[in-house]
Amino acid sequence: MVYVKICGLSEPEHVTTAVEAGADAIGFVMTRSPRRIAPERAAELAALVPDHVLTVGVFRGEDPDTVRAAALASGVRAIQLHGRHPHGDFTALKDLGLRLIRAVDAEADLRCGAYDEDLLLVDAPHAGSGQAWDWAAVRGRASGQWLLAGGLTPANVAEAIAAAAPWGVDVSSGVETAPGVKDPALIRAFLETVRRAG
Ligand SMILES: O=C(O)c1ccccc1N[C@@H]1O[C@H](COP(=O)(O)O)[C@@H](O)[C@H]1O
Repeated sequence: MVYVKICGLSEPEHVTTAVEAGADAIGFVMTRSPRRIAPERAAELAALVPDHVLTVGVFRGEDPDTVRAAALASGVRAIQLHGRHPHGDFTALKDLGLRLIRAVDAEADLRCGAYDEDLLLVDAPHAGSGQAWDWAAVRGRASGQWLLAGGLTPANVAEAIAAAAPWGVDVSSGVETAPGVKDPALIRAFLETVRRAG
């Protein structure tokens, strides 16, 4: 079954919708973005999430100490690092015992685990922009437990899965009506489509 992460949640209703619709992971953006929430807000939302669903803190370009402080304050169980972080940044966060997600574009090293991460996320060049890209270009190049992201929607996610054959998928803009405004119907539609496709 294709693993599904729903990202950029900021309202309890949307967290509950994603959990009830069968999401495997839920992301809270704690970096510059229209979806940014404070670690304290992420902690309130994470408390609504059952143990079988992974809570993920999303960061871009912050140094490991800043990421560490926000991750600990929010209580998330995984850290997603965007930007060209050196291997040492992942090593520096290992002792937290949280799952590490390396988020890259298609030009990076696409072997999951190459930087000691637990999951690899292959995204568009501008993460969180909602822009689709040539998903088929990474078919067979990305390896291990890797998520496809970038411009996915309920309408195109089946095509994207067929094109790239990912281990999982990740969506933010595609389940929104405006940047940062999630739509419960779109969250449900995305999950139903992935479950049918995979
Ligand atoms: O969602 C954001 O605003 C964001 C900001 C900074 C880094 C990552 C961000 N989101 C990640 O982008 C992809 C989904 O993008 P899309 O909107 O569905 O095209 C996903 O990995 C989010 O975690």
